[in-house]
Amino acid sequence: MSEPIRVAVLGASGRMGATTVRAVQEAEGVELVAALDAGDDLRAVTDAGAHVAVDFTVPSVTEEHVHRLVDAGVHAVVGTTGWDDVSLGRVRDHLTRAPGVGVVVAPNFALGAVLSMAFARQAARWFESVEVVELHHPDKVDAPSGTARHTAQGIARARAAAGLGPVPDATTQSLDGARGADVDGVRVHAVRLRGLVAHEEILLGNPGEMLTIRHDSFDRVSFMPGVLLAVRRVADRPGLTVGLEDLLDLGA
Ligand SMILES: NC(=O)c1ccc[n+]([C@@H]2O[C@H](COP(=O)([O-])OP(=O)(O)OC[C@H]3O[C@@H](n4cnc5c(N)ncnc54)[C@H](O)[C@@H]3O)[C@@H](O)[C@H]2O)c1
Ligand SMILES: O=C(O)C1=N[C@H](C(=O)O)CCC1
Repeated sequence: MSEPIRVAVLGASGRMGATTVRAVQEAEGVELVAALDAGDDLRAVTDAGAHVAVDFTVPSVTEEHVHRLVDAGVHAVVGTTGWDDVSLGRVRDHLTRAPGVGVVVAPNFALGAVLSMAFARQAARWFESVEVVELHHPDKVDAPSGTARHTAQGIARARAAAGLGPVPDATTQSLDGARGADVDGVRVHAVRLRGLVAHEEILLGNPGEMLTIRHDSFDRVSFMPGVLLAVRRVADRPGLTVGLEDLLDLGA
């Protein structure tokens, strides 16, 4: 039998980090060797001999964590949001100087959410209108959600590839923000409501019809199969992988 994958969790006291610690402790073929939170020295990851570090921290520190892990030859699985093309580009570039090291950055590890995004990309070229609504717990620090950004970017790519123009919209806002944020030409709306965990609706409209694609994470355990999949596969994927689509054979 092969040795278990040695896993460190960063942000281990947080909502996602604590759920990940439990999932790793309960899963086969993986072993929790370090659990760090704010104020802990990242060197504990290498001291513990971790092969993979999972980062569920905050947008302001996650990129620095990834660069330090890459320097140490530790694979990274990152769920923390706040990434953009520039920060992802820096990691991609860094990885060219660290052959064999893999980094997976995924805005959403829930299998249903990843499928929703794939379905939205598939549907996008057939609809004139599209908008994204993300709904989360009110303790979330960022908006729009990383998932909503990723969803909108995928839809925008699919629309452009199909030669679709801008979505129809004759509205002039009388109050800033009334029409949500513009992500590559796709409107994204953020709801924050006590009682929610993580939810998303993609609304696609044509004359006389609407298609709604909706995903609900009612519990953070929903993210764990995806996190464990990435932990098990990251070492076989040197370089940067963005999103879980490739790991589920869903295409970008
Ligand atoms: N990819 C996904 O599937 C997914 C799912 C849920 C949440 N998220 C994202 O994960 C992140 C964390 O979400 P959360 O709800 O667990 O937040 P949280 O606030 O509950 O947890 C964040 C934790 O990070 C810790 N932290 C802060 N700075 C740190 C540092 N320098 N080193 C180590 N730990 C540090 C905090 O003390 C806290 O315990 C957010 O960006 C969120 O959007 C992603
Ligand atoms: O609870 C959060 O915070 C979540 N963040 C991710 C995002 O911003 O997309 C994933 C869903 C939960």
